[in-house]
Amino acid sequence: MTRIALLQMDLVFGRPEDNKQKAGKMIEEATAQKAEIVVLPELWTTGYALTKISELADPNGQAFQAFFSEQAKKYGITIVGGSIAERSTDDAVFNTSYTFSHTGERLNAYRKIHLFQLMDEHLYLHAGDQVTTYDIHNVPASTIICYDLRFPELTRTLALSGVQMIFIPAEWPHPRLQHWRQLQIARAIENQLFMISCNRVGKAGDTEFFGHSMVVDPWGEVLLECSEEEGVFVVDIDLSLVAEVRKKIPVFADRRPHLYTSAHF
Ligand SMILES: O=C(O)CCC(=O)C(=O)O
Repeated sequence: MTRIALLQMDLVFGRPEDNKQKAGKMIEEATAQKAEIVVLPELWTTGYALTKISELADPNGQAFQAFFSEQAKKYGITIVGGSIAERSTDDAVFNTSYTFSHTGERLNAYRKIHLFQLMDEHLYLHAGDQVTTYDIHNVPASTIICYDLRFPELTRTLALSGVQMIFIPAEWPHPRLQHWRQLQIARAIENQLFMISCNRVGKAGDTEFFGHSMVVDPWGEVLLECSEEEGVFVVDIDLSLVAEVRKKIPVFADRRPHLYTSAHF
């Protein structure tokens, strides 16, 4: 069994230091509950403070990578660090997710590839152009961010590369709770892997974030669905279920990819 903790935070808008202090306390709480992997929400250091995101963004993600590394090493845990605003050397701002191993080494850096126009991301942020995978204790994993969940091609590509856990930091608001739930369950069933999400709670202006962070297993069972409250939520997952489900219903062996092309119409 692997114990996962979802740090379902409320955020202080545009205040990275305040949010960092809170995240530190929540990581400590997750560790006290013997979590091995902790997951944070999307843009948890700033929230969607897009009009001042350039000045708030972390230059090369350095300060927050140092924080993740130090916390991961201190507690001997893997940190899927949600995402932060990262300012690159040529002043482009990306929505970037870092993962650090229990020894404090960086395992992954992923820049959100699909920008969400409904929340003006495309006006302030740059899209990443690389899909990434990494191993957590020899288990292949990947991270996608929020709106990326709406693109089944992406999760399928990750599953075909062997990924068994997909982490989804998010700031997914009302009124799209059913989209959030159903998409994760469908992606888990069709790809026969674990979908592990962490959404924020609280309000930013008129936008209300509902939490409901989830862990869905490869059979589509919802192992954990959080409330709409802030908190540290813990669940154990059995990774051997991936092979078990794939043996029972061998969808990957049964695929007919040569037929899945528009050339046939
Ligand atoms: O797709 C959605 O409904 C929400 C996406 C979103 O809020 C985001 O990508 O930040």
